[in-house]
Amino acid sequence: MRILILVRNFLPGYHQVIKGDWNVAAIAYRAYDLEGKTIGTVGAGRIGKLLLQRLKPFNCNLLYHDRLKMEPELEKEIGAKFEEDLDTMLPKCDVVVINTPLTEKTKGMFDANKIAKLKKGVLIVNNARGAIMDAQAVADACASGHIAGYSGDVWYPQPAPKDHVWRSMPNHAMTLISQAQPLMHN
Ligand SMILES: NC(=O)c1ccc[n+]([C@@H]2O[C@H](COP(=O)([O-])OP(=O)(O)OC[C@H]3O[C@@H](n4cnc5c(N)ncnc54)[C@H](O)[C@@H]3O)[C@@H](O)[C@H]2O)c1
Repeated sequence: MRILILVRNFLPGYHQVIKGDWNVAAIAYRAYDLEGKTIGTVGAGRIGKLLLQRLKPFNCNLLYHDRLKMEPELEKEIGAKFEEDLDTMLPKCDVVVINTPLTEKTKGMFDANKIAKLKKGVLIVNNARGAIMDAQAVADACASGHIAGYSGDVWYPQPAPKDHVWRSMPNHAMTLISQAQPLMHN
């Protein structure tokens, strides 16, 4: 959902509707198809694997970086390519999804140096933990356009203070933590 919201430039279109505007060109120049895009997950455990499985019908190039390579049979079924070196995977990705736990190694992992390795115009989705990112470096990269969109439901700290830099950075689609109920009520 978060990848599609960013890729299709959904929120600016929604905000135009609320404001009574109608400027299709202002939305369309940043709206793309997911098909053919390269999507890399950093971490391919339970959630990373489910993500890759759900992305398969979109005909994307799927990459994953993890400490562990999947069994060849599962890798083939999912249709994702293993990238042993994170810094080699990052410049290839149009979309990067963070699916690692917060550890001493991943805390602040996406700092200005790591972000500089990303493709210009990359979209980032992080539903793992806010502290994996250097919050100011993400905001700076959104402001410069290096990151074209950032979405997630995890912040550091939580609850996010009113002046958290992610609240006001351009091209974000952040929400509060989203907890879904198992079934819809009738
Ligand atoms: N936003 C939410 O409400 C929410 C809900 C569930 C989970 N999460 C977060 O998502 C994370 C992932 O969840 P999961 O169920 O897939 O966990 P998981 O343990 O099944 O998978 C984590 C994967 O990350 C890999 N990994 C760990 N450290 C790494 C590193 N330094 N570099 C590369 N790969 C590394 C592991 O090998 C593993 O495959 C959780 O740790 C949690 O923080 C958030």
